[in-house]
Amino acid sequence: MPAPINAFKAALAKGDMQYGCWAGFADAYATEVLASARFDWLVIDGEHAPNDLRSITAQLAVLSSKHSHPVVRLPMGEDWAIKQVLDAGAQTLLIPMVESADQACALVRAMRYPPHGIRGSGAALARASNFSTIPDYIATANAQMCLVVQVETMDGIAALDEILKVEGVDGVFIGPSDLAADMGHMGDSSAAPVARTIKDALARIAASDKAAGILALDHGTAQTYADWGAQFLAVGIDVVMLAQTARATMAKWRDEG
Ligand SMILES: O=C(O)C(=O)C[C@H](O)[C@@H](O)CO
Repeated sequence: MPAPINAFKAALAKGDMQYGCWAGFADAYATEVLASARFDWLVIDGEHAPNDLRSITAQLAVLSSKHSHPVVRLPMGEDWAIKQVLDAGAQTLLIPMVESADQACALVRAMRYPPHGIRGSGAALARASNFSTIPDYIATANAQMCLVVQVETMDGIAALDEILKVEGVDGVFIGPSDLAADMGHMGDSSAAPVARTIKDALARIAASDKAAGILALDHGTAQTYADWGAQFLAVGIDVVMLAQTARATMAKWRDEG
């Protein structure tokens, strides 16, 4: 029996549109609720949400029977952290702040067993192999790994064409907030120079053999990004959704009774 098929990787390769959402509560119960909306992918965010290996593992477990594919975002692309979340069962990683082809190549290798990479061999006790009940896991795991690199600085934009040549990178996600900040427009990813840079980057990614991804919290911006070439589109953040709905509900009762 081989490693589970990575449906998100297959959809990106086919060119299918994939709608996603950020899962930022660091809690399996909340992520299970989010999955009931049938987003195609959910980001289990270890960069800006209080996730640790156990909370990530618990969320991977609840998503294993759901339509929503888990995309684990690590705080940075450390080999040891990659090894841990892959052993926990993640097959798709989103790695922030990638700024060179060399960095992207190192991430590809960190996600693969030798001879194609440096992933340590510990699947015997790992959730990834369903605790050794997937006999062909080690032989087949490499083929199901999906790497999405996040380009979100001007250095990353300058290296984009080289990053797009790296075999084993499946997608490039433009981080609009960090890119805006790096360009001197903190908090305003709609500023004209930032928008121009995003448009150009999405077009270049879409013209390559990689998939283009991005996040937008309002419908108009999300549609614009899709028109510019985004194929995997995060259209919400669960924490923001709860906060907005709660505040609007309270405001309505306070102001209108
Ligand atoms: O730069 C960005 O935009 C991102 O990296 C996505 C954010 O981290 C997202 O979580 C919300 O701000």
